Amino acid sequence: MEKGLRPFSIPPPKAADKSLIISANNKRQALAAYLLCCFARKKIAPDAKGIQRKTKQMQIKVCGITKLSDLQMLVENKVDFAGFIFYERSPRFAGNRIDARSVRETTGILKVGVFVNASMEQVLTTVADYALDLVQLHGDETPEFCAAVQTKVPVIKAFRIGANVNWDKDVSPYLPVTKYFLFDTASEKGYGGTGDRFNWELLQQYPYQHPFLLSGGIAPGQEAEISSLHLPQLLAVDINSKFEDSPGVKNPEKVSVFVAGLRKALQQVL
Ligand SMILES: O=C(O)c1ccccc1N[C@@H]1O[C@H](COP(=O)(O)O)[C@@H](O)[C@H]1O
Repeated sequence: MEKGLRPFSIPPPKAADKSLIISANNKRQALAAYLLCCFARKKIAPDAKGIQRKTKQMQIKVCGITKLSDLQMLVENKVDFAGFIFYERSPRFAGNRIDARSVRETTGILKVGVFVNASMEQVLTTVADYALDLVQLHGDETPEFCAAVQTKVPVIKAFRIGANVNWDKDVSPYLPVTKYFLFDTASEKGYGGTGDRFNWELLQQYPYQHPFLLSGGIAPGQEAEISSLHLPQLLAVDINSKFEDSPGVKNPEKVSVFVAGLRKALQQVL
């Protein structure tokens, strides 16, 4: 079962909650007390029809990290994933800008290595050096390559989206050989980090249960729009070049305002 996508269930009450239930006068009060405990603990809220729903939990990935202070800032902001680009042609190439040991020793965040048509050896050596938790394959990697990598480390396969998507032909072969998908924008400018946005309407036709990350030119000020997307398989948003002072150098103010703004907006959308 994927993290963040668990079906709704009421957990057994904690000891403190049980005492509340036992002291209630009748069964109806007991049930009300127990549900209140659940709402408080598990962020479950009833909608207008009284149906209980779990608060929408969208995760956040911040990509293009090349500075230890930026990585620490993400941990402080409780960002879920930090992305490091290991593609030498990128202006955000992390390989010669951030010390592997510092990344390895940083905990409290999932570390994602981004590769473009790298060899298996390069991927696996980098995973070991930086203690990466996942790899994001952002080039033209085949399903067979993803399958081989996935035997060692979970794979996020990136797809660069143009005017249309052929889900069955281009995307479905990667279902069994990846943990997540990531949808970015197809651009003449390069494989990724272009700051260009694609037509998110195309995701309304997404036919699978497989969780995905949304990326491609996501910018400050888009928190409300993102929080109101009706895309149940949307696991996380991925922000990158629009949150920088220069390539590979994040603007901490822009990142923290976005993170707080998105979380607040998500709490309002139940
Ligand atoms: O950021 C890069 O330089 C990069 C280079 C090569 C492949 C992927 C890259 N970044 C990824 O691109 C997307 C979108 O970024 P942006 O918001 O458009 O700047 C993001 O997933 C990064 O992981």
